[in-house]
Amino acid sequence: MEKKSIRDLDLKGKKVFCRVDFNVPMEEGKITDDTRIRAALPTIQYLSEQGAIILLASHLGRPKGEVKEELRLTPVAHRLSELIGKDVAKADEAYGDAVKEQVSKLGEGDILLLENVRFYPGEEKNDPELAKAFAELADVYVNDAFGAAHRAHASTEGIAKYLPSAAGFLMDKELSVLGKALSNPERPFTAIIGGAKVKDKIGVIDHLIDKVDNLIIGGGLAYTFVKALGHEVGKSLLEEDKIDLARQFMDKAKEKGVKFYMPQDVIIADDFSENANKKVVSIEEIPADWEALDIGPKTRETYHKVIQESKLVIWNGPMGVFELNAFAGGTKAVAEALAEATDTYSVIGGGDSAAAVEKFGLADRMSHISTGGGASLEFMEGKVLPGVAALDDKK
Ligand SMILES: Nc1ncnc2c1ncn2[C@@H]1O[C@H](COP(=O)(O)OP(=O)(O)OP(=O)(O)O)[C@@H](O)[C@H]1O
Ligand SMILES: O=C(O)[C@H](O)COP(=O)(O)O
Repeated sequence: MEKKSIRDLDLKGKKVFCRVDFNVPMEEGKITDDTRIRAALPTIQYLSEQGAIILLASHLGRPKGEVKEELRLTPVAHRLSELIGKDVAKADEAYGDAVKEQVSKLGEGDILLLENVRFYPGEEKNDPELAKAFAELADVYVNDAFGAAHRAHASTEGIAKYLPSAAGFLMDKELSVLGKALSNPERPFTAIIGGAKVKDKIGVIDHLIDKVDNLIIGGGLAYTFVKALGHEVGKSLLEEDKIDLARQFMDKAKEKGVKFYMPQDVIIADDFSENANKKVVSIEEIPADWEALDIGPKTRETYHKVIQESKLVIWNGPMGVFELNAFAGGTKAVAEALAEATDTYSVIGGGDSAAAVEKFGLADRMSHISTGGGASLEFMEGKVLPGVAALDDKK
């Protein structure tokens, strides 16, 4: 069911509690990537233009229900103010009388950033009392925090029970891009699944195998598939208890007529380090005391070709240990293939793949980079996102 959008709301003079995902990476009090703040700007700008009184709420990090000075949202308020070109007031709490007092002084179009909602134990417990306390601050609830939509927390789910609610523009865009890809994909449709563990990707592989034309496997999880084919993997990542499942996925792909691609050659190393000795070998030849840390040149070529021939590609998870330059080549090759494939709609499923694309300076060559890591993964698994389900339906 389609959800109400902020366009469906009368916002003039209304106090809007707008949940955003400002969970940005920080080092020593400095924001190192403001993508998520930029991504929320269209909603905040619209609310402001419509004459709403804007209360922004977000989590930052995992303070586990306690005040952690280094996780206050003050640097985020400063950055937002620079980006939006107007003052952004900051509250030291996220609800209560002092906040109400601050809110009462705001005019139409003004913005107040509330304190980190995870400073309160009730947030992650989805405590109805906390949800009510948030709701008391406002007339309307807008959720633009796609990145946190897989969490049923007081500010992402609970509050929607007490206020009229709608999705913000970022939420809408994420849901429509990912939703269209899964329900009505342009073909050939290719999924590229990498990352560390099969365990984390079972749901997404299982769900996508029913929908795609090509399934490409890479990253640490590929070696459980290599083992399932009967080859030795040396010291590469291996989940013994998932070998059968890997075999079942390969069988299912065959039954469904899905073309299944896995590494043919790999880069192996004698140590998990930048300066390790490296070799390119075929997957039948991984020695006992070496580990495979990236896909090899032949594999890159094959993946490049499949990407070029696809109309839609969804990518989640790196092809190798991209944090080390020595093993970033496979992930970079996939990112470059997507950048070159101008007729291909490329969807990057957040998290590490988004970080990799950013690192290679190719972010603006992708069609859509999701702001959600866990959220986009759960969406691609076909799961209901509680932060979305809680919003009012479009009539
Ligand atoms: N061959 C490999 N051996 C060991 N580690 C690997 C290998 N390939 C990739 N990795 C590691 O996998 C990690 C990323 O996988 P992970 O499953 O945590 O994230 P992800 O797939 O991007 O998911 P999310 O989107 O939730 O961040 C990276 O840190 C990368 O170094
Ligand atoms: O960074 C994310 O993926 C979201 O902000 C959710 O954060 P969480 O995993 O701490 O709930």
